[in-house]
Amino acid sequence: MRETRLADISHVIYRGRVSDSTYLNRIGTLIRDARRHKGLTQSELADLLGTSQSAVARIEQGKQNLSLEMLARIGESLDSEFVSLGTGGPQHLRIVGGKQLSGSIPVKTSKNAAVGLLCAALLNKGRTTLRNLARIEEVNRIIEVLTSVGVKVRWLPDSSDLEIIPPARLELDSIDLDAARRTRTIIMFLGPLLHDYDSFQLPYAGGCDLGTRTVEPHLGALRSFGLDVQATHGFYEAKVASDAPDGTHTIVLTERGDTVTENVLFAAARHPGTTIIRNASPNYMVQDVCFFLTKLGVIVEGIGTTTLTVTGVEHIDVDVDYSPSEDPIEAMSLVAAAVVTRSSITIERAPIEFLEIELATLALMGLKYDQSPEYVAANGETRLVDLTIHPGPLKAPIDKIAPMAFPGLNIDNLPFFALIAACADGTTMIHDWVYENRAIYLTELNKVGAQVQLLDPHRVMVTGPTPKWRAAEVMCPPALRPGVVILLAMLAAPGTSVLRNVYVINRGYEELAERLNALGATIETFRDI
Ligand SMILES: CC(=O)N[C@H]1[C@@H](OP(=O)(O)OP(=O)(O)OC[C@H]2O[C@@H](n3ccc(=O)[nH]c3=O)[C@H](O)[C@@H]2O)O[C@H](CO)[C@@H](O)[C@@H]1O
Ligand SMILES: C=C(OP(=O)(O)O)C(=O)O
Repeated sequence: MRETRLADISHVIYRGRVSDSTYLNRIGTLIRDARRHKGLTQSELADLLGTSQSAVARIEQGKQNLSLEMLARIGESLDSEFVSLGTGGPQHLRIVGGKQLSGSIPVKTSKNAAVGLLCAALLNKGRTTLRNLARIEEVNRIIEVLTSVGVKVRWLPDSSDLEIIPPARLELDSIDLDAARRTRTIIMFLGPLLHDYDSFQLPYAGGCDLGTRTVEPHLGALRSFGLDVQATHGFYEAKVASDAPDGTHTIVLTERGDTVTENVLFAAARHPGTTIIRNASPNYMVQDVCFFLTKLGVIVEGIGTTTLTVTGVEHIDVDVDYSPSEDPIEAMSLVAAAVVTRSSITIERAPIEFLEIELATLALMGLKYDQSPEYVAANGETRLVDLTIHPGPLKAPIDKIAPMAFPGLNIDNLPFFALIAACADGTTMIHDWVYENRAIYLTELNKVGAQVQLLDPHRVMVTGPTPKWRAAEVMCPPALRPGVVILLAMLAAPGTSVLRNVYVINRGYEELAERLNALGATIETFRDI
């Protein structure tokens, strides 16, 4: 396998798209980094290769022509995949850590609202414009899916505003299966589609590898709108009978899930009569979806509570603009960035109502921060503040850190608490009762010097403060938040770290490396040559 990849490189080199010296420099830098991560001196590598230290030095400086055979031997000696594939391959980050950050950074709008709103736009036959949408891979995948079924989607010039115009009928047979399978969002097509199609097929939901994530609450709740779904051979086969009662009917959700609440909202939005949703999630993305539905003319009462009363509109055909609110999880990520790098930074546009419990918990741990007066997000509803984080000693919390449905500590923020716990004096138990896998990935922090002990698949014990963050080369865990946590720890580790295959981070964060660099970090993006 490695030899094939090496052959690919030489092919690229001799095609001459980039000068030979540029490639030699880039290969040299990769070899140098891989050697250092393996803890070898130039002389030690030279011994393994049967060459001289000065030859290794020339290779690393890009001054030595390399035969394929030599490249293969270097790859084997360093046990590294550093030379592989072409420019379309996975993206990696090289981080020169150990630097303090400073300055201000505005929080972007949320991934989770974006995906809900993209699905909600399917309810509207008119033009939906989503303002200032997060330009992230998750959004790109949904755009690919929407485009493949005939929806006109375009970014308005020089903006992050997305225009969406559905066709009279979706071409569901042409759906981009690859894009659809890379997200879980596809499950939220069920609610909008059941209004216009008697039967349809959607591929199974994918997304981050967090262990089994049930779709049963979605299927159970949508059954009362006449939707019957059989899961066969990688597809949900949906059939819609018009046996949902008109007038007022009540749906009790078995789980207070975010996307299940949105799916039921989509089903209720065009259902004649009134639907009462009990045990609804009042979380941030659900609120954004509710505000948007209101703009479509749907009446939604109880926004921000666990009982939503929805009066549907059978045909929706309006031109509508909506601006989703800022991402509380990104705000929390930036708090963790400040803590781990012992920096003072200002996080602008933090949606405070979705961070209050996190901040109260951090205050108990000794975190010092200032908060500006509140102001209102572009959606006209969500309360924002600017938060300035101050460096200082932290102590482990007395009680374990565990998530709850909103208004509890957000489950997606749990990994950031693990990182912060690694900076605090004492031991902290982090209990992720929700996901089967995510806590396990937190043990990857040990590769950069943390002391994280896995007690069982749901619980880790973190002992801090971490004596010394260490630079390392790490494969990004296949889950968004644990991936970001490793990146942030690498910012604290003096020396050069490499985080490989960061698609999952790009799934949820827009230009994170560039934006951290604007605060003084040194993160370089690269792909395999
Ligand atoms: C696009 C989007 O909005 N994604 C969010 C949404 O995903 P989403 O709504 O898809 O979350 P899931 O339905 O996968 O729920 C997460 C897990 O929590 C369990 N569960 C959930 C609610 C509950 O009351 N009891 C319970 O046990 C589920 O069985 C599942 O194992 O919510 C998750 C949990 O907040 C977040 O991590 C995701 O970022
Ligand atoms: C788990 C997450 O999201 P998703 O539902 O998109 O997988 C997350 O945002 O951390």
